[in-house]
Amino acid sequence: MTQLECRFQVDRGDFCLDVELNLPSHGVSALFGHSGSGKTTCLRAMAGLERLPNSNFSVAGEVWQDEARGIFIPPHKRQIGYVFQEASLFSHLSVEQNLQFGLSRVAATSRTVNYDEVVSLLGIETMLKRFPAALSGGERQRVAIARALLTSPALLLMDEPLSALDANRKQDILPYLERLNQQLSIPVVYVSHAADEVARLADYLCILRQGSVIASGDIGEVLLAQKNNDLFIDGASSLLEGEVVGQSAKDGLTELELYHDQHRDVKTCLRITHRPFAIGSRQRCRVFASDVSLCLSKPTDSSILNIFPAKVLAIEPARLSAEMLVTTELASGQKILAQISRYSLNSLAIEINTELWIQLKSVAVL
Ligand SMILES: Nc1ncnc2c1ncn2[C@@H]1O[C@H](COP(=O)(O)OP(=O)(O)OP(=O)(O)O)[C@@H](O)[C@H]1O
Repeated sequence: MTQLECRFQVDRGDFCLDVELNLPSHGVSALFGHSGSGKTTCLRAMAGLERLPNSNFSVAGEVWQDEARGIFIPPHKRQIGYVFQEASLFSHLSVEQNLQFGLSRVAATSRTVNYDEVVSLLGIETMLKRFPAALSGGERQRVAIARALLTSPALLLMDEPLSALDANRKQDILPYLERLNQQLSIPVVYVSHAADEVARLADYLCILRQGSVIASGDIGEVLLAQKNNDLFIDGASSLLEGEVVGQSAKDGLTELELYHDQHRDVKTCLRITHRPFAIGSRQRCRVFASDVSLCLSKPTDSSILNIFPAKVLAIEPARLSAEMLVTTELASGQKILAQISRYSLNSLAIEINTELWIQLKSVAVL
C-alpha cells in the first residue's frame, strides 16, 4: 500500500525540481543521488520546512500539502521525526532529559512508541545520566534518533544521519537502524549518497538526478536496473535475502535459504562464512558482479561453495569497455549479475537464454 504520495516542484533558475513519488507505507525508502540532486529539498518539503509551489504531499491519505486547494500544514503540526546529519541535542540537558523532551511533545494518549522499547532498541540504557558533550558522535546520533522516535511520528525523516561519522562509528550504528526498521512500523525516508548504506538499509530506492527521479522501486530491482549508474562507485551488484536455516561452526559455514518466487517450487541455499546469526533470522547479502563467474558445465572440483544453475536474461556492456554485465536468473527466481570479459562472453558463446552455471566467489553479508 502506498502511504506517502508527493509531487514537489520548484524552479530556482539554476535548479529545477520536479519529483513525483509514491513511497510504501512501511520500511525504509531511500532518496539517493549525487550532491545537489535535490534530496534534502524533498525531505525539507516533506517536513514542511520548505513550502514549494504547485506541490502536494499526503501521508496515509492525510493531506499535508495541496497548493491547488490552499492546504499547507505547518511543520510543528506534522507528525514527523527529523534526524539531521549532526545530532542536534540540547547540550544543557542529560540524555534522559533530551528523551523526555521528545516524549513530552506528544500527549500520553497519542503515544504509539514505548520509551523503554526505544531506549533498548538504540542501546542507550547506560547513557541516560550523561550529557551530550560526554557522548561520541555515534552515541549522540543514537540519542537523536531515539528522541525523534519518542515523538511517535507518523513518518521518520533522516538526512544523511551517518555522514558525519567515521567508517567504524558508522558500522557501529547501522545495526541499530536495522533493528529500528524491523521492530517499529514507522515509515522512514532516508537521504543518502552512500551506496553501501542504501544497499544495507533501504527497502525501496529512489534515485534522483538534477531534480528528477530517474529510477524508483524495490531496492533489488533498482540495483539491477541501474547497474551502470556511477552512484554505485563500489560496482554493479545484486542483493539476495534469505532466512538462516543452518549453522555449522565446525565447518565454518552458515546456510541461508533464499527468499524466492512463491510460484516456483525450487529452493536455493547460499553458504557463507560462519556468522553467529540466529536460526530463522532474516539476512541480506550483496553479491558484486565482479565476484560472479560463469561456466557452461557444472564445475565439480571448484573451491567455490555456491554454484547454481541459471539462465541468461540480459547482456549489456559494463562501464569498462572490455567487460560485460550478464543478468542471470536462478531456477528459484533470484536475479544475479555477473561481470565477465567481452572475450569470455564471446569465447563461451553466451547469449540470452543460454543455460549455464554461476559461481559466487564471494558474498558480502550486509
Ligand atoms: N533554500 C534554497 N534556496 C535556493 N537554492 C537552494 C536552497 N536549498 C538548496 N538549494 C539548491 O538546490 C539544489 C538542491 O539542493 P539539495 O540540498 O536538495 O541537494 P542534495 O541532493 O540534498 O545535496 P547534498 O547531498 O549536497 O545535501 C542545490 O543546487 C542547492 O544549492
